[in-house]
Amino acid sequence: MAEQRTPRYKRILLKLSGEALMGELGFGIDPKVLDRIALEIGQLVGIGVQVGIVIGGGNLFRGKALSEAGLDRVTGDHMGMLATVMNALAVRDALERSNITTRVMSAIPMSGIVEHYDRRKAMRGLNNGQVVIFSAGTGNPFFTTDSAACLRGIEINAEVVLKGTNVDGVYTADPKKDPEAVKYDTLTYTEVLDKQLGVMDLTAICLAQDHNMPLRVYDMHEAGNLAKIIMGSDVGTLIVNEES
Ligand SMILES: Nc1ncnc2c1ncn2[C@@H]1O[C@H](COP(=O)(O)OP(=O)(O)O)[C@@H](O)[C@H]1O
Ligand SMILES: O=c1ccn([C@@H]2O[C@H](COP(=O)(O)OP(=O)(O)O)[C@@H](O)[C@H]2O)c(=O)[nH]1
Repeated sequence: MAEQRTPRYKRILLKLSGEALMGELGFGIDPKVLDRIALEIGQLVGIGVQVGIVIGGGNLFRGKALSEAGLDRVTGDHMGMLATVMNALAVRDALERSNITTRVMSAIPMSGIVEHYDRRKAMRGLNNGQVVIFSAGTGNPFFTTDSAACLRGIEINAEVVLKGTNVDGVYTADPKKDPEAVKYDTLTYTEVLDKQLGVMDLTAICLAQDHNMPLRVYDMHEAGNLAKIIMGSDVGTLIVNEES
């Protein structure tokens, strides 16, 4: 089949896991990863795709891990959300160095550092070709940035939520623990929920299912994957409703 020349999507919500930002490092942010992300996002912006981004914080802090280490869970989740703001600033910096106009919004007011989340301003920014980074997750403890990605994706009328992570799709079991695990090309939300497939938290899957938001899980470490998806390749695993 001839390769598609126009982008498959006009507006996407890209979820980047915090862990993926640390690249080869054990903690923090790898500038080489930031530069590659900027390059890949620049390609999308260049062909007219509107890009919203939600960034995780797992390379810095996770509320659950902090609470297991003895901290109060809500305090830990606040630290996790602040971590996503730091990641957002780093990604904005990399995008702006590549001359991509970018704005960062935070679900938690943080005057003087980033602007407060405002859907209408976000929509205007996207329509004007700005990359909009949504930080601080949903602004509430006990949620994850996967849920924030689905929430913001639905709010901005994105056509798909692309989850860039450190595995190349959804498997029958966690591929890092089970070498026999087999990758799915497509799945329904119901299958993910029934089989409790752990690649995305179940709250996020339920939200996407309720609003019929397609999800695609792909390996963000493989250069060019994002552009391939946008141009029509079925990279990773697609999660949709039965009827879709
Ligand atoms: N069924 C599954 N298919 C694919 N990955 C899975 C599955 N169950 C658990 N995982 C794990 O989910 C992780 C990706 O999710 P992500 O949210 O990006 O990271 P984390 O869970 O560390 O925040 C992978 O590292 C993978 O080991
Ligand atoms: O709406 C949200 C989103 C995130 N978090 C906190 O921020 C941390 C980092 O986000 P996440 O674990 O989703 O990052 P990722 O796994 O994508 O790197 C989480 O562990 C939570 O502690 C939260 O409390 N509410």
